[in-house]
Amino acid sequence: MFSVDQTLGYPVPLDVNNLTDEQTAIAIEKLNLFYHNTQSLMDISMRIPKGQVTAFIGPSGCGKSTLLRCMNRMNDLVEGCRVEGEVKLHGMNIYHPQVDVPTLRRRVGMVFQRPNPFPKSIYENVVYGLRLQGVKNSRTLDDAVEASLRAAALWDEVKDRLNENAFGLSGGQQQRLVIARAIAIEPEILLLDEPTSALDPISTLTIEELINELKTKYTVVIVTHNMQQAARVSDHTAFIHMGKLIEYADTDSIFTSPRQKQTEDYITGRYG
Ligand SMILES: Nc1ncnc2c1ncn2[C@@H]1O[C@H](COP(=O)(O)OP(=O)(O)OP(=O)(O)O)[C@@H](O)[C@H]1O
Repeated sequence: MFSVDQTLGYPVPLDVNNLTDEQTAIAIEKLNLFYHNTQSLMDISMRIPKGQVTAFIGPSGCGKSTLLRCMNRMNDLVEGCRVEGEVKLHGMNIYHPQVDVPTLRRRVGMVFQRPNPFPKSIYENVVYGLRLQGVKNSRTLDDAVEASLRAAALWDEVKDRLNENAFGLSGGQQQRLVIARAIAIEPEILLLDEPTSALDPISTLTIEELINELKTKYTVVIVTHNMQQAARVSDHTAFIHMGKLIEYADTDSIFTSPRQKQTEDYITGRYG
């Protein structure tokens, strides 16, 4: 959350509106997105800081998920979707025609609202991406399973039942399994699209604690409907309204001293 101010010598929040290239995981430049003739994202420019948690908040239908899905080209799957502008991953425009999309999605993993384990064992869910990459060595796979399940805070609960079907897990466990599956292939960035909206409060808390751990290794971007969740888990928050980025700053500033009236109205519950 903090960088050390060289002159003052104590930590200050990173200024997301003035990130250096070194501090940036993803740079979005003049992004416009259309579903057929309807424009859903308007001239969005922002930088996502490396190794931190960034939350997108805003009223239903404002474009949060659409913006998230631009970061690993998930919108390519939507018929009639057209993107203008650039999304750069470490300087490379991911919308360049020569970009290999499966490779991009290995670098930028995604977890969806509803847990979506495959109808396979817990073990096979975690190693799925590694097997696709051709990894065969059983020791390597075993190690990856343990490391990923530990990182997803699930190992202790499932270590004695790795060969059981993933559908036998609770919803919260399934969501952590899906996170383990995503991190097994060591992405640089994890996109979480309302990862707790289908979960009970205890599972939600577990996932929130997990997000806090994940940022020590990954850049995390999370879409959430829940403002308390954004306040709890994120270092930086972007408020989006009707396809526009209205305000983007460190989370404390957004929630305690928003600069824009629209942000203030939203976080104080006056609309949305
Ligand atoms: N596949 C699609 N085809 C056409 N329009 C779409 C599609 N997906 C989203 N939209 C439109 O784009 C706009 C933004 O939707 P998006 O799902 O990104 O919003 P959101 O802020 O994530 O909403 P919510 O919080 O309700 O999930 C909406 O007007 C929506 O109707």
